[in-house]
Amino acid sequence: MAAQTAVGVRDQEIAVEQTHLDRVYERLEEKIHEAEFLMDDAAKRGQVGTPGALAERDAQVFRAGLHLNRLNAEFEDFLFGRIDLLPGKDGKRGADGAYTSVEPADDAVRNNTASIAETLHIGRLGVLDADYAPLVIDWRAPAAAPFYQATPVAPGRVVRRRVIRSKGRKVLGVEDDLLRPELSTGLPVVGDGALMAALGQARSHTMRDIVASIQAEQDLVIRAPAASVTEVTGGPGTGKTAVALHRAAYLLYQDRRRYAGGILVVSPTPLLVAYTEGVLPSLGEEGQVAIRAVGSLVEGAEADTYDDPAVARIKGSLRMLKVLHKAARGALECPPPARRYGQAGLFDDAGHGGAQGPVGAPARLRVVAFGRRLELDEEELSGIRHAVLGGTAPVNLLLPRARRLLLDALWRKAHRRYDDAALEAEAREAFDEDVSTEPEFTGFLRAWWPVLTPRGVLAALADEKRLGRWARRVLTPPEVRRVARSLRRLNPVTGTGPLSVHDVALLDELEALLGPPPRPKRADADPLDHLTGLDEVTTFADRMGGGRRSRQDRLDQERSEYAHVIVDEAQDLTPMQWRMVGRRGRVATWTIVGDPAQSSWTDPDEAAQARDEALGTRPRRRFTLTVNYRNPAEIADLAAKVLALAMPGMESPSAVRSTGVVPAFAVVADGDLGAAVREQARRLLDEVDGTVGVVVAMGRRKQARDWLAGLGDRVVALGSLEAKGLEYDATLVVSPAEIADESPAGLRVLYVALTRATQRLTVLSGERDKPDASGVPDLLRD
Ligand SMILES: Nc1ncnc2c1ncn2[C@@H]1O[C@H](COP(=O)(O)OP(=O)(O)OP(=O)(O)O)[C@@H](O)[C@H]1O
Repeated sequence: MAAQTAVGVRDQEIAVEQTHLDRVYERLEEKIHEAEFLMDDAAKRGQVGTPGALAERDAQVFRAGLHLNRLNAEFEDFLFGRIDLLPGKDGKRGADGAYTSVEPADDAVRNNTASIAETLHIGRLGVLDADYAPLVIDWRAPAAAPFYQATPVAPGRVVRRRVIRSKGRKVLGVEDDLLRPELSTGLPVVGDGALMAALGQARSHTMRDIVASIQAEQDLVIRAPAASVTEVTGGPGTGKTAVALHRAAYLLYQDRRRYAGGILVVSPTPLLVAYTEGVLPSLGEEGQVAIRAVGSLVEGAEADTYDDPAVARIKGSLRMLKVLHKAARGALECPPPARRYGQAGLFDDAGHGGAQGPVGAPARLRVVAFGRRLELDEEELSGIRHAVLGGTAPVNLLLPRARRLLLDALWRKAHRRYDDAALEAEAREAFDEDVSTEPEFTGFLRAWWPVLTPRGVLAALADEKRLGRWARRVLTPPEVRRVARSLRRLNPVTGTGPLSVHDVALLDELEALLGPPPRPKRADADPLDHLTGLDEVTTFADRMGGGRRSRQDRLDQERSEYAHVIVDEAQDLTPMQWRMVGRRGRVATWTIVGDPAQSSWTDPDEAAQARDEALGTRPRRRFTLTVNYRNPAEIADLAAKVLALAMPGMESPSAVRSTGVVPAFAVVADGDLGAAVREQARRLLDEVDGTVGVVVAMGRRKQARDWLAGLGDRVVALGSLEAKGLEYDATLVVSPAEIADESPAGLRVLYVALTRATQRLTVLSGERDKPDASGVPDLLRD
């Protein structure tokens, strides 16, 4: 009987919300028609072909199109929340008609009885009815804040918080939290709360937004003022990534003009980029936000290979700064074959014309001027090179200085004496003009001071002897050997080839040390750009023509600096990577989220120093997230054992739920690891509806993919470093000992692996794990 009543109430409440959603859709349709009309009208005006009319048309199309685009994009799951509120303390209402006070009026509650003064619906975008009354409030608006911030301990004006689930135009369900259960208000309450409902859902290969169930401590971070640096720490599963992405959407809502400068989200891996990429579009934001893997921050570089930990450690360290500084200068003197001028690679002749130049570093310069042969020998040239390279200016930008000092030296050799200064100046001018246009001189200069490219110089480090010279007293000989070997993947002449994630920060540093190559003249510029001066409008036209991607591509290409930089998994950035990211946010505000306990970097002090340099003296606000929303308590407890070994004394976040299912342990029978992995993965696939992640040591990635072949796309194989930030319904962790032994930070990497599952975890031990009779490996025993 009671159950029937509950179902009856649920249906009735669903019907109430359906009525509201129907009104919202009617209004949305009106708005879409309005936007379409505007687009149509603007297109007609465009038939008048003057530049002024074009600019006017584009501006209109832009505004209407933006509107239409967003409305269409937001049509799914548009409305998701509702709060029922007591009247506000001072009775004041804001522009949207909602009470502004967080606190209830003094007389709102009498004898534990209160009446609801206001009901607000919350959605992905704000919608006003024809009388400008809010039908839906944008989740980022101040009036929506109580939806997220109210808790049973501090409910403010909120009596009931409701999360509405809908598909298309149909309301499917509601979940309520009663925040003032002591009050009798007559409000019906349905379900066990939205958070638990959301956490129990099966996971797919893409992250969902959490807009309907953001928790109070998370909301504080999302809405924190953007001034300076916001630092967020929290253990696995506390919502750091989710919060960072919602914060990007919030900042854009708060100050769109300011963040038109772009928001950069730096993510540790391409896998995490792919996993999180859908969240911002689902929140109605995408154009201004670029999510990039740390190995793809440099244009043209798409690194997803990893150096072995010993090499990564060297390449990530600030010691590389000195080495690269020397390399950027020393590369000018590289012997053949690398120095074949005129080929892309170490040298680039962009902007200089002439496909073929001399081969090798010319040892002398000979020119004829004023009827005399003038010559500079190797020693003189070396002195000049030294003088040019004296400061810290980028090498490619020193070319004019090199030209000038060469001419000075030749002029001195010409031994012309003039009593009259004006005459001398005139003669010198004629001399410079003569010499610097002589083919011998221009050809020499191209070969002697070629334009260097970052890739070319990086490839030059693959020569062990040369690197040894550039790294003298900075790297040990074994370190030199390791780094040189790791770079043999690159073509020694062109520098092309696969880059490791850590190579990319070196490339970026080299780009700064070398400076930009001279720009080729733009032949393809659209003259209309200059006529209208409306960059954003043209961009919109591009997007309409080329689909969504082209807007994003342009944004990526053009931006090397951003208005806000968000760093996810910040604990993993190496010092060299901090420098690279820092260059992209020199005038930015920052949000940095991370967890030291999950760091795979071995020298946190050096990384902290580089991070402080990137952030400068900007003031910082710190937040800590304390609740683990991903792992059930049973899994979190097991992971805590590894945390105690990896970082004694560090606290784990408390798990918000428990499933009663303890982690399973298995051992490899008959020494056939592949068969065991396959069997355990299959078992997990039967046990959960969603995804299964199989985490292996980095060295076993390829093998693991082969073992899992044919099991379908719900299961994926991951190297331990690739598991960062991701989550699965079930996880199989293969040989904890192997993962832990792979690098000096291996225990923390294992901690990451053990905290990926939302429902089930199986640990498979090999011999090296020394499992006990129940299969529990050495590392995970009490
Ligand atoms: N308020 C919330 N409502 C619903 N789900 C939430 C909430 N907060 C976090 N989650 C979910 O918890 C999981 C973990 O979130 P997220 O990946 O952002 O955590 P994290 O702190 O970045 O974890 P890690 O450090 O392990 O990478 C995700 O599935 C996320 O959707």
